[in-house]
Amino acid sequence: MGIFQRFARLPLKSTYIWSLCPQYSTDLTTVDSALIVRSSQLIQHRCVHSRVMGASPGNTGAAPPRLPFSRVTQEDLAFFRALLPGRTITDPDLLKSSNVDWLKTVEGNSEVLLRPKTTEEVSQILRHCNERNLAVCPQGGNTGLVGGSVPVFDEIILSTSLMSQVITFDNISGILTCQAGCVLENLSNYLEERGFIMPLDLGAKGSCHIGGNVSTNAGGLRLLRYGSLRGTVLGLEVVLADGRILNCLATLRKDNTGYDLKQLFIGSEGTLGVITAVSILCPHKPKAVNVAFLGCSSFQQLLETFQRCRGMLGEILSAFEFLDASCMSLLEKHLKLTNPITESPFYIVIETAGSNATHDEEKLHKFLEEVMTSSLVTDGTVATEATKIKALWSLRERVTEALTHEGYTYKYDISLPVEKIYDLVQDMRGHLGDMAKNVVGYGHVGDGNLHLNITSPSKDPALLAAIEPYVYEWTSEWKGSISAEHGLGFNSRPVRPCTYFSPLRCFWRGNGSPTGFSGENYP
Ligand SMILES: O=C(O)CC[C@@H](O)C(=O)O
Ligand SMILES: [Zn+2]
Repeated sequence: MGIFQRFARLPLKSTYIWSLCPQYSTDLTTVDSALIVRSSQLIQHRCVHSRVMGASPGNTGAAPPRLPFSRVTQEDLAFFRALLPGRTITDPDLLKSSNVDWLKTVEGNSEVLLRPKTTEEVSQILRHCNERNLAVCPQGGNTGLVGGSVPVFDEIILSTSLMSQVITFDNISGILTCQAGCVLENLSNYLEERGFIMPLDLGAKGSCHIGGNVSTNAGGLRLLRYGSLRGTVLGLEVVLADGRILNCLATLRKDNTGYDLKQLFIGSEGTLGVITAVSILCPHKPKAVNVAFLGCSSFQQLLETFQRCRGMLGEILSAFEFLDASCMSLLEKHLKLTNPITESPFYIVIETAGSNATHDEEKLHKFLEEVMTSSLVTDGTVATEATKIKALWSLRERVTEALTHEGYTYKYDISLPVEKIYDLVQDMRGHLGDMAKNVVGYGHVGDGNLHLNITSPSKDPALLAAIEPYVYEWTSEWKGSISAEHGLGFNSRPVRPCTYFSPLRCFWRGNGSPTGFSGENYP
């Protein structure tokens, strides 16, 4: 209630943002119109700038004008230098990597990179930028795949890279509170030493920041088991665009004292504020982990295997992922990875995580026996030892990397009813014919999340015109989502979600976790 009253006193200033993003406006105003407020710089970056960049558009090509923000002056720089001595970067060489996204498909022209260490510093930066009408681009590990993590024009980059402290960890409740710039893998290592794990894991773990993960509501490889960040994140600290600090850093499993404000910031991609700290519920480290890598001759058989797997492995199932034969060829060709089983049209990675090795292995072997004897699975291998587990996982985790060697990749992160996910890949292949070099499918079967990737030797407007809006219409017809876990960035620029989906669904696109346990950088 107190927090809500504070919001209610904020002046409403939604201005031009909402004319470009009417669907968000509608949603938010029904929640609390005052909350829309002066997050303008941030909101603008995400909803407008990242959709209209002129510098180097990703999937698309249009170049709308820069909006009327101020330019950074010597006085601004003096202010930043006094606040962040040695952490106000203006050297163009040092700025280069922060201006370009991981895929190297979009590039901004920021001339200032700020590296705060504390929430108070973030607050002072945003207060100053708000007063001076300077645009800001919050940035985590810059590993996002939708072109949302880098500036579009000359926005100031606010990096969370020096906000990397663990604040507290309670080894009874398993609740971790840390700064937003903690690298996911560092948190995992920290927790593993204490007998816990992070509830999320993704290929970019070595670089992505937890603040970016939360702000994009990243999904990843463990969602099937622990649910989405909407369930595991217990509290957030956020700095609003005018510099005010919103402390919702609760560490409670249960709290029904009113609206769950932190949910507004999970998945809102930096548009409403900069996440500066996160409290997250962490599961115990499983005592026994097994990974099975299996081959299937059809997607139908893969789905049948999934059903049997859920039924037979039950509570120990922690991941069910897939890749198709084209992905495997790219892994072999570009990364020199070896397929450990006989060639198949589809491959599955199944992970079990439990507390009793004998029990888990017995269950897994019964399941494997069943799917092999019923010919659902044609071949397979199982790993229980850490290095072999890692090797099997890299066949799934490194597909994105393998694709980067193919030229330009058009990426689509689609949620669909699970039985439809591979139909889209096949239909797209038929639709594009020879136009594309590769049309590949992989992803999170357990979450109904397909990563459809289409490559061509270089950027190809004719190919793009054949892919879009076909892919969106196809997805819409099956009531899917065009951003399952990666968020919306510059590469999804021409898509107005409200055209394809109801505004409400679009805004609240994640779901709470049914288990109570529940994507990177600031896109
Ligand atoms: O590159 C992609 O399209 C997907 C990346 C990531 O979400 C994954 O699941 O591997
Ligand atoms: Zn994914």
